[in-house]
Amino acid sequence: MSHRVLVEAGPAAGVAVLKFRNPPVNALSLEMLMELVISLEKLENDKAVRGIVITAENPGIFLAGLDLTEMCGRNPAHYAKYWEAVQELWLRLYQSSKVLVAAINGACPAGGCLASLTCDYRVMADNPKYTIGLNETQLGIIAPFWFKDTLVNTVGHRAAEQALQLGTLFPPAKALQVGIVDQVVPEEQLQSAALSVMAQWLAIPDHARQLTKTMMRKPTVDQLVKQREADIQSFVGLISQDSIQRALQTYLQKLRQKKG
Ligand SMILES: CCCCCCCCCCCC/C=C/CC(=O)SCCNC(=O)CCNC(=O)[C@H](O)C(C)(C)COP(=O)(O)OP(=O)(O)OC[C@H]1O[C@@H](n2cnc3c(N)ncnc32)[C@H](O)[C@@H]1OP(=O)(O)O
Repeated sequence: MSHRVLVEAGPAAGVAVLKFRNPPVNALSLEMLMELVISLEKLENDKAVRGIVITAENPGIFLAGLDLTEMCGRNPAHYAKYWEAVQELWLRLYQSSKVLVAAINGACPAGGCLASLTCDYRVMADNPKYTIGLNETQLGIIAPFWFKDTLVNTVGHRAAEQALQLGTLFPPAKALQVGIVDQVVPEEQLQSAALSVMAQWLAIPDHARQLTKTMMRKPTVDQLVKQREADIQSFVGLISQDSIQRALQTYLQKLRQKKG
């Protein structure tokens, strides 16, 4: 039984809705990553499900990205286990045979943005408080190559390079302009817009669409698959560095002090 991920039958036949519910900010903790992988595996094996709308249960924060507390003050074995789970979620999402539509109903930084980029289509609520992007450099860390590749595949090399170097978090209109999302709609129309896009995608025969998706994505997937262990070791080495730990601690403190 999953606590942090809710899966519901959608209003349309063949569509499931997967909702993040990991308060306070839907950070991707190790437990949440594992629950997501299990939920996605079940959906992947369910022949009645052809498409999945991915959204947050509570509007405001879609996903706050990776859980910073999993990457601070832990031991190398923990970092390795955590990173393997991050890889596993990306591989499941990016290779899913289902149509994935992200209904972005809140803040969508870093790992949250990455999760939405694995979807086939992104609809974002038109709320100026919501931003999306790979903001890793702002934390003093760098997006791994497969985060970068996922962004490049979506927006092209030049836009990705600029967004990655600056760690830009785009508000909805800018996100649409740069192509990081496909559609921006009034907040109250987000779910219906996501379902309407889903219907268009489901009008295509599954096997033809699935083979095309694999053809487009396999080269990117293969890059990680062939060096998964090396990528884990590289993450563990970098994240364990004192300078990186200090940068992450400072960022976490800034988040905590924001309230005070
Ligand atoms: C020079 C060489 C460098 C080499 C470096 C190599 C490094 C190795 C590679 C590493 C790659 C790692 C990749 C990481 C990708 C990520 O996803 S990192 C996470 C990025 N996420 C963010 O930046 C989001 C941060 N959060 C926010 O901006 C805001 O919290 C919010 C907009 C999501 C929500 O705002 P609000 O509603 O105002 O809530 P807050 O008061 O800010 O937060 C409440 C509570 O939650 C805690 N929190 C927020 N985000 C996270 C998070 N991602 N992880 C863990 N915890 C989080 C926040 O601290 C508050 O906690 P307290 O209640 O104060 O305890």
